[in-house]
Amino acid sequence: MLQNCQTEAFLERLPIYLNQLSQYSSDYVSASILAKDLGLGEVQVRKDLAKISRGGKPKVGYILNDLKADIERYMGFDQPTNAVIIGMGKLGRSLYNYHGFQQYHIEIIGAFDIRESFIHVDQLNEYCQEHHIDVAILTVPKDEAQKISDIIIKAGIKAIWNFSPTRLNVPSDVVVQNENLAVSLSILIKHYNDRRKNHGL
Ligand SMILES: NC(=O)c1ccc[n+]([C@@H]2O[C@H](COP(=O)([O-])OP(=O)(O)OC[C@H]3O[C@@H](n4cnc5c(N)ncnc54)[C@H](O)[C@@H]3O)[C@@H](O)[C@H]2O)c1
Repeated sequence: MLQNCQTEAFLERLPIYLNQLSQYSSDYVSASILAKDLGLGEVQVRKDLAKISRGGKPKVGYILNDLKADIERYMGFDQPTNAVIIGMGKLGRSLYNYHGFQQYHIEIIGAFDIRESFIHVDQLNEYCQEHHIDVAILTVPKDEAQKISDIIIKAGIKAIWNFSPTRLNVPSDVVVQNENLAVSLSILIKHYNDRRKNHGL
């Protein structure tokens, strides 16, 4: 039943709600406050929260900590997620040094590369046997991506956050999220151009 509402847009809003909720110090929060503070439609926020929490009460809203726990449970943030990065170049290092993932209980615990200062990719299998690794973040050059993806899968990892500009060929039990900052920027430009046209600029 909840699977029906798992649209990407809905899933993308939940961490945003969580982030906003963590800024409040009150005991209760209403959907209308959350919507106003995030600049989102109240109906949308109300619908989203009703899908993941039964705690909303007329007039008072949600108990803040319960709502946060409901979102965390729904997204799986109540369990720690261990990740490794493979490809510690410019992008890999930036992600490794970014602490924002911890908010969602995601910890990047291993840094792999072919260069000496990092753990060598040949040791990934052994590393995964010693540590429970859920996710691999792939930031190697395009030509290396499929080969490294095969190594990741052989090591037993079933989720890949792929930044390399290539579609990975993976078995059906492996989930891949392709990330492309240029796509986000191009969407911004589309909105910007639409707004300019609407204002006759
Ligand atoms: N999706 C995005 O928005 C986005 C943004 C920037 C970069 N990228 C992509 O991310 C990747 C990395 O970009 P970058 O700028 O950090 O490049 P980079 O050259 O700085 O880093 C690549 C790293 O991968 C390592 N590497 C190469 N072959 C490897 C292998 N077989 N095993 C392990 N490590 C290996 C290199 O030693 C290097 O440290 C590229 O594919 C790039 O196109 C994507």
